Amino acid sequence: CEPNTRAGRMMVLVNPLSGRGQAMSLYAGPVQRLLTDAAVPHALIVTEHQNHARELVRSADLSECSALVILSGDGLLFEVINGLMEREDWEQAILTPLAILPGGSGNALAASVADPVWGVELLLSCGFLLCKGLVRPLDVLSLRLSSGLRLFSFLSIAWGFIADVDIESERYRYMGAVRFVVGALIRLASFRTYQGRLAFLPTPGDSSTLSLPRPHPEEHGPPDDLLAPLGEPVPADWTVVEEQDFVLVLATSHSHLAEDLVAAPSAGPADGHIHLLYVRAGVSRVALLKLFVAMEKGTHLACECPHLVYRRVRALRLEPATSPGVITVDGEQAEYGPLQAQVHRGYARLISGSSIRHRPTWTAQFIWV
Ligand SMILES: Nc1ncnc2c1ncn2[C@@H]1O[C@H](COP(=O)(O)OP(=O)(O)OP(=O)(O)O)[C@@H](O)[C@H]1O
Repeated sequence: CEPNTRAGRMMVLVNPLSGRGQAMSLYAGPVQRLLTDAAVPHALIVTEHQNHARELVRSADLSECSALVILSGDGLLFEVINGLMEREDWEQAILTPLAILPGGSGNALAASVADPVWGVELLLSCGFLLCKGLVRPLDVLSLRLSSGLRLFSFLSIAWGFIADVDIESERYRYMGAVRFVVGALIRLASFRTYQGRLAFLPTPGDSSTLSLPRPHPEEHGPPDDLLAPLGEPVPADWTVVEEQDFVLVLATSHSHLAEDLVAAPSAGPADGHIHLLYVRAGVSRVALLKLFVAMEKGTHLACECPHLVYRRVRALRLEPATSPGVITVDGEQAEYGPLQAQVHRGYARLISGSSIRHRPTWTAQFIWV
């Protein structure tokens, strides 16, 4: 961790519709008080529509911006990162310190950064970390879709059960975080499997770096040197998963999937791993339910469920055969079809504490600050 030495004001982006629609009151209450008390200069921007933040960040003057702060769910940060990568000066822009203040219903990154607190304490904890201003690297995944589109993700790729629950539970948004529980129970009632192919490059897998042609000079972002083009076979040292029937596939860069769901307990923000979990077809409803209950404490990997597989990987390819279907990237619905991804270690910057895991509660941090 290093102190944030960038001059200027923070740009605080608030999605007024995130979560249960309470983000503006969170800003006007605890967030503004905290930033004022800590004498942190900032400018407030309220997003007006989808992709507003992305467009704004794409063209903003970042020379006077000390950090981009997202008061929303994870989806707005996904937009901001992609907006930064769309700029002509993307190599510099992606180094702008980013920060999250939880305002959504899932808040995966905030919970990963400030675990083990939740709710208002999570917001305050993230607020204190923001005021303290220590910057650390953040892994970014580069994603290639079959349409040729390239995306950047900081959080997760999901297909199957988890992606369906995430999107189907949108209609219960007024319930807050409970929407995921309701969505999961409804999806369990109409339990199904998903066909497709999955392959990955296990960690460590340095030997597989390909000598691919350099990316097109106009393409933004680091070269994906671990990925063969979609449509060609994966490199020889990749693992091709034998099964082609799944209940879920989840690739995550962080420990938490939501405030109370710890999918990859050992994950760190710049550990250079994609934490890949998949559940093979054949798992019973009860066993799946038990896994999710265990995930509340992050103990699901110790359940010895024979259908659950966990691997640390550096790259993966997913080719869904079941159609139609849902794939989410950072909790947002993405184009459905084959995709592949590789991790770029520490490619972005995140304002967070010095020790990500087992942080003291915000009151203890207050004394510490
Ligand atoms: N004013 C707005 N009106 C409509 N959509 C918006 C607005 N501002 C942002 N968005 C879009 O809302 C989407 C969801 O944002 P985000 O994930 O940050 O919140 P959330 O969905 O409430 O969080 P969670 O997934 O945790 O519930 C993003 O795609 C973003 O582009």
